[in-house]
Amino acid sequence: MTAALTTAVPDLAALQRRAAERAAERAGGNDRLRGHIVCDGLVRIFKTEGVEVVALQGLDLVIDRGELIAIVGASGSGKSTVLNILSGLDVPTAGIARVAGFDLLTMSAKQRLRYRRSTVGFVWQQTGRNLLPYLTARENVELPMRLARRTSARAARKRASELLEMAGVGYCADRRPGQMSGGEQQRCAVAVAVANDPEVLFADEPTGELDEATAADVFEALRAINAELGVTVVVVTHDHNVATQVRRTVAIRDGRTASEVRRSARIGEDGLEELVTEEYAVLDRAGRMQLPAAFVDALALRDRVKLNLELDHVEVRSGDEPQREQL
Ligand SMILES: Nc1ncnc2c1ncn2[C@@H]1O[C@H](COP(=O)(O)OP(=O)(O)OP(=O)(O)O)[C@@H](O)[C@H]1O
Repeated sequence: MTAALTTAVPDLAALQRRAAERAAERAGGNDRLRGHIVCDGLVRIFKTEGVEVVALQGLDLVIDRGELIAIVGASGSGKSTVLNILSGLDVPTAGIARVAGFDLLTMSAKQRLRYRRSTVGFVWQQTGRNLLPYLTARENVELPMRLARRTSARAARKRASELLEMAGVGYCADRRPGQMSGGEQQRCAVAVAVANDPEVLFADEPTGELDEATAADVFEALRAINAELGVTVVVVTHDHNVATQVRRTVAIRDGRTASEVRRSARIGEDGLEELVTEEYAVLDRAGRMQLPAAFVDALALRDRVKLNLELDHVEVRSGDEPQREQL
């Protein structure tokens, strides 16, 4: 009897598997969660001295393999929190966070280390954090390969030269960081970050300390690396201008995905290729979306709004409009 009862109780792994299946069902099936990077209903609550700060309140994000995407948001919107979670530095409070098949909520310390060493690469805002000052650009790119001991010294040297060329700074191979401009250092940092062939490259404000023209060069390097190596690239920044540098920009507001800007090329009436930029609000699986702050302000919307379903769109009106006369 006791034995029968014991076997009837599912073990922890089975419970976790079931919870994940249920979460996938709720999220609209496994298909929706098939991206290379998936955040679904991601929550991160910080507790300090009895005060709770909800940094992420149900963030949804799906990024396909090989995409180059920017995540933008004002200070305090939750960008660093997302990046810390995705890069394996921090663990979310609830929800789903998966990168390249790794479940960032449940992975062991050993898996976390492996994930950080071999699956992801980083470019930080501070150039000093990316490069060692006493090594040349080529030696900086060779170093991670030598530490990983997966390639011969000769192969590492060859790959370092190729990656620097790809990032547009082949001419800096024999220079130390002090002999390069800020933009050149960041392009070199991109080459260092992909030295060990990671699946995903995270860049935290990589152009934060650069002027616009130099920042464009760094994005050029990120695009080249993305196209040549097929690595998924996620850039996190407060600068909305990056929308012109990438195909997809996701905006975060108050710890949630608020809107998305997509750029695509089409042939215009004059027969020339033109870039089209379209902005979308993000609708979560419960049907929630955020109205852009500018729209809310323009119509002084607050507390409640009236929704009308039209043939091909939904109308949103102020809920404070004078009541129509009752018939
Ligand atoms: N370790 C922490 N303890 C307590 N609160 C935190 C912690 N880290 C972040 N927060 C809070 O969570 C919210 C989101 O912070 P986060 O750093 O992710 O925003 P951000 O968009 O990266 O801002 P910034 O661009 O200024 O770095 C903020 O209200 C912040 O104060």
